Amino acid sequence: MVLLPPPRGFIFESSTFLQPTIFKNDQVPLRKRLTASAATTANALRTTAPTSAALTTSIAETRTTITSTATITTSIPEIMLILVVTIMSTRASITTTTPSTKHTKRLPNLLKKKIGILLINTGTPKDLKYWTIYRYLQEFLHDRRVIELTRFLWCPILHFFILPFKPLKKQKTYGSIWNKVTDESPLRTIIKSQSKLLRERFDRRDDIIVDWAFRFGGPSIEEKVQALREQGCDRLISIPLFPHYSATTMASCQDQVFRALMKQRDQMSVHTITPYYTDKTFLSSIASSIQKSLQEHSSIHFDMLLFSYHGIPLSYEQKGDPYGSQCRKTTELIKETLRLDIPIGTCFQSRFGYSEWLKPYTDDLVVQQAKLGMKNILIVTPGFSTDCLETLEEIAIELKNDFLKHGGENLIFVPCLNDSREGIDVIATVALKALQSFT
Ligand SMILES: C=CC1=C(C)c2cc3[nH]c(cc4nc(cc5[nH]c(cc1n2)c(C)c5CCC(=O)O)C(CCC(=O)O)=C4C)c(C)c3C=C
Ligand SMILES: [Fe+2]
Repeated sequence: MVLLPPPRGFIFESSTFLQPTIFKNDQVPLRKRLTASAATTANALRTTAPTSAALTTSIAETRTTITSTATITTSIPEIMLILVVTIMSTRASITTTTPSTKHTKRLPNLLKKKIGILLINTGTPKDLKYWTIYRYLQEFLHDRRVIELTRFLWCPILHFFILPFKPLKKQKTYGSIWNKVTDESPLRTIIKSQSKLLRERFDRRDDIIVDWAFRFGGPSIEEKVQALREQGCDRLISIPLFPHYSATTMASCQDQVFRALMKQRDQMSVHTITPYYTDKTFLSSIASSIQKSLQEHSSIHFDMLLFSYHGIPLSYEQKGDPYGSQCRKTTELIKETLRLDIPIGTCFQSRFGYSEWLKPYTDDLVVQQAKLGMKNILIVTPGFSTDCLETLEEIAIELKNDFLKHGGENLIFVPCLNDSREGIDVIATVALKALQSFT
């Protein structure tokens, strides 16, 4: 037995609207007969799985009632109007019944009421083919959160001057860090492991499902949100794996989560995280990763500890993106925890294009220090939860080569927290905080 709400067909409301014309001669029987046949239609809709045939018969009855009575009292255009309204209400009723009937199939799952935790990162190409990298970059660089330039200017630049050439360069750089065992980019290998290990932290909670998605390049946020829904999750915790807020990262991921929710009739409740750069677990985990590297390279006397964060265009900060300030604050907080007696600096890497980005630029600063005679630098990237092209290639390979070329001796890179115990501690802390909002 399918219980449907009484149909709110336009015909019933419109009879009031048309009343002054239709009942101008006090034609009460018409109102009565209309109400009676409307009730028949409503009945047909309320009973089990109303068929189109049942509906058509009852609607036809309503229509006949209207026409036969209305011809006496109303003009031809009015009759036409009533007919159109009746047909529209019939269609509306039929279309609304179809998804409801389908929906009942999913009800048993929904009743389990699970919580989905979705780990999200920016994304990475699936393989090293030219067109795969092309499409990945195309999707990335079409996001208005990432590139704010007017489309009129940006699209020709992107399609004529960037996309044809960039994939060739990226084939080489991704190739140099590619995980040959699993044949994938490190970002993909690590997020899979982060997701698995986080699930293990919740091994006593069979109401929690952990999964992961990429903003660009797939698996998409939309498919993963939908999959969680179909597994019975009525609540969603979205965790973009960035300690700091930037519209270019956090908001871009959350936008995509909300786009997925826009397609749900029975929408999941969603918790979106707050930036966790001031969280104690995060700060102490980064601090201990630095201490660990210092111990591993105890034979080196480091002249400087550099905190390098992914950059954003300066204009984004000027328009209100808090990312730069949050990064500078992170350095201060970790500095307080570490209490080292070597100079500590903040800089920004991975700039793209010719506009001004947050300064100082990591590559300029490191080369400048090498030229000034600095020999040993320890470099950490706390804005990245996971090692990727930007850390493994840009810092640990390219920047190191530049430093050595200009007279430096050791540029030691502190790995990201990744799927280490401390890394999962951080993600689990963020997830637990979010879980509290659902209890
Ligand atoms: C062009 C503008 C970009 C802004 C602004 C930006 C901000 C930003 N990005 C990350 C983290 C990552 N970025 C990654 C790749 C990547 N980023 C951009 C561009 C911008 N990012 C591009 C074009 C790419 C593609 C690859 C490349 O050209 O380098 C990645 C994934 C790297 C991988 O291994 O695949 C991450 C992670 C942050 C934190 C950030 C600002 C807060
Ligand atoms: Fe980026």
